[in-house]
Amino acid sequence: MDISAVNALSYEDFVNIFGNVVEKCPLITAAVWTSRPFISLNALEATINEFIDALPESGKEGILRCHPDLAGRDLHSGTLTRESREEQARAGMDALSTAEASRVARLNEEYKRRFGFPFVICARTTDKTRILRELSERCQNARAAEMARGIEEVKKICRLRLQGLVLSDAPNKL
Ligand SMILES: NC(=O)N[C@H]1NC(=O)NC1=O
Repeated sequence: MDISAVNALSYEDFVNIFGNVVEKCPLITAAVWTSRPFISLNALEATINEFIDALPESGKEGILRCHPDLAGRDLHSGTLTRESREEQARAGMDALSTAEASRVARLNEEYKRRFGFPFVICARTTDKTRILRELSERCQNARAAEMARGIEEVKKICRLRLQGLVLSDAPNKL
């Protein structure tokens, strides 16, 4: 799919295809459709990022709260979104040892208790060892720093999801 095909989409199709580039936040996709035509994939990404940046803190917290825990309840019950399942599997979150799994569960809970939103990291650009280390280190950060960091990770996840949809040659994307 090239950018002119993206620009030609009805809002229904646009939301169907791109609705989960920010996890469980199709409202963002539906909102940025207004800004067509996009001159490039980067322009579409920039528009999404600007929308996120313009949200009040409560909106940014809401985005973070739409993310499932890494190796959490949704992974175990098979209720992750397709994108999230693939990302978590790539980082080895579906194949933790018992000790690793209980460490991640404990740290996820500690993080959420401290900040009121989940630990978010772009799983595709890291690995299990780094996730475990960052989860532990980032629990020590100030809340504002973690809000900002979490949103940066959301944007990285979004970029890779967009690239997967627009740049892949998969035939059933339109
Ligand atoms: N909590 C969290 O980071 N979740 C995720 N990260 C990612 O790359 N995909 C996710 O679902």
